[in-house]
Amino acid sequence: MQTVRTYTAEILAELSRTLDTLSESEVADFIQAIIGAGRVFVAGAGRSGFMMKGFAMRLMHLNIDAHVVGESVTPPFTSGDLLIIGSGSGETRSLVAMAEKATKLGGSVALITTTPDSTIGRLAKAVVQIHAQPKQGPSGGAAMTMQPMGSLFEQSLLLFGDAVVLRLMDQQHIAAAEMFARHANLE
Ligand SMILES: O=C([C@H](O)CO)[C@H](O)[C@H](O)COP(=O)(O)O
Repeated sequence: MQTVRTYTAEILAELSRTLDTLSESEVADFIQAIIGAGRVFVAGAGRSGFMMKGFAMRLMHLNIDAHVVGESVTPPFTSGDLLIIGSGSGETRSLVAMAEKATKLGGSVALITTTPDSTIGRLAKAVVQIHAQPKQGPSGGAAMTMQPMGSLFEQSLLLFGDAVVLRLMDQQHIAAAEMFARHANLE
């Protein structure tokens, strides 16, 4: 049995290996989709959903009109809006239905996933592949992990989102202090 410290070191090595394989052109298309959108809606199920909520908060801090699908105060999705889905499998049923509806409404879909060749991947106009194991089981290469299920994907999703936020801060000359001024003050 390893110690928690050696496990965390192995997790960090896995994350570094996985995120090192991100495609710059996929990321550029993803960022362009955000910048060009009317409003941005984010969605994900389970642990993937937790990571997407964190990303939505930072988009709001960046002054992007961002919403989390399913909240009681979420406005309707309309033409010109962007739905960003974080889904390792790209096959989670509720998210497939959401992606189909967003497309029907005249908006577009961006997907962050381990599985670009999935139902949501085929609907999406921007797909960022994260080379991590799908939640059902092992795969090879940079996707190799000692962690259970979709953990490597879900951690990568959080770090990917934070890296995109840094890129947007650079591109749009937004300082952390400006973002903090938009943070909730009734906590
Ligand atoms: O919560 C999850 C599970 O713990 C897998 O590690 C998944 O994020 C959830 O089941 C959603 O799955 P995907 O849409 O395939 O990311």
